[in-house]
Order: sequence, then structure tokens, then C-alpha cells
Amino acid sequence: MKVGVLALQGAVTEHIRSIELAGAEAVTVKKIEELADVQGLIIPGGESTTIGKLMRKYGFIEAIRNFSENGNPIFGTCAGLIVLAERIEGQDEAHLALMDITVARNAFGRQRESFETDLGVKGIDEPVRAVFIRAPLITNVGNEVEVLSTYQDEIVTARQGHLLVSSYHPELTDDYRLHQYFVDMIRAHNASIS
Ligand SMILES: NC(=O)CC[C@H](N)C(=O)O
Repeated sequence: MKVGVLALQGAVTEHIRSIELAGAEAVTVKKIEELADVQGLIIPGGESTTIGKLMRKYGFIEAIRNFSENGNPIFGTCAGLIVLAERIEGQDEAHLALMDITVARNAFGRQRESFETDLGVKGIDEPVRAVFIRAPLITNVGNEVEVLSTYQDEIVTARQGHLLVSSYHPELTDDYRLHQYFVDMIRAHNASIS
């Protein structure tokens, strides 16, 4: 099993390391053809406008939508969450528009640029170490979306079937359990199709 990390912009190498700590192989994905070699995809944090532009330029919007339609798990962190959302507050256009959520960009930033905290996440036994950097938050979720954690009553981790998102950067700590959770989603999907 191989996990791809979309490598157009943002925190790529850190995700590769976390996936390896979780016991799976990880590779960068820079061209749409490379999606054929991976069974799950991470869209990293960075700058969502830049990632969205590069995705359009290199054909990733359609390619990732197809990848998702086949049920392949996708994990979006921070800017990656924004890129997956169907609705972005204050913006007319979404990017991939795959997940039934509304996001507000830089929502914590108005109070605090960045901070770290321990976060209880449904499905993971002990709290997860989370780093928030100009983080978005989820302001609305559709019926199919399961909220996995909140921070000060705001939704910061959520799942919709094969789609997983976090407002924060789980890859910037040694705590790889959210990556482990994602690897387990990919294993379950692979088992269901083999
Ligand atoms: N750390 C991040 O990924 C920040 C996201 C960034 N604020 C955006 O809106 O794209």
C-alpha cells in the first residue's frame, strides 16, 4: 500500500515522515499520472489559493475528483481542508468541492496566529497533539459528515466516508496517530475492493 502526498506547495516532507512512522510507504505526487500508483492521498497545509491554482493548472481538479469517486481515501490538513470543502466563506468559488462542509479561512488567526494543543479525537484513545497555524475552521457540516473533534466549540476534525480533514497540522509533531487513523481507512478500503 502506498500513500501519496500532493506536492504542489506546502508541508510535504513532514507528511511523508508521519505516514512512514505509521508503518506505510509514502510518495510525493507531482503529476496526475502518479495518482494511479497510490491508494490514498494527503493534501497538505500551505496556502489554499496557491494550491488551488496549481491544481487547476496541472489537471488535478478532475484527477482528484475521479480518484475520490473510486472511494480512495483523501486526507486534507489545514489548507488541504479548505481545498476539499464545498463552501468557503467569503469566496464564490470552491476548489475540489468534494466534502459537504463550509469553512472559514484564518478563523483562529484573528485571535491567535498559531498555537498548539491536545485534542480529543473520536476513534483515537488518547488526545492528539495538534498545531494550528492560521487555521481554518468548519462552520457548517452536511448530514453525511461526522464531527471527530472540536476545539472551543468549533469543529476542527471531521470525516465524510473516505474523506478526512483537520484544521490543524498533525504532521508537525511526533504524534502520528491521525496518520495511523488515515492509513487504517486506506487498508479498510483496499480490503473492501480486493
Ligand atoms: N497552515 C495552513 O495551511 C494555513 C491555511 C491558509 N491560512 C489558507 O487559507 O490557505
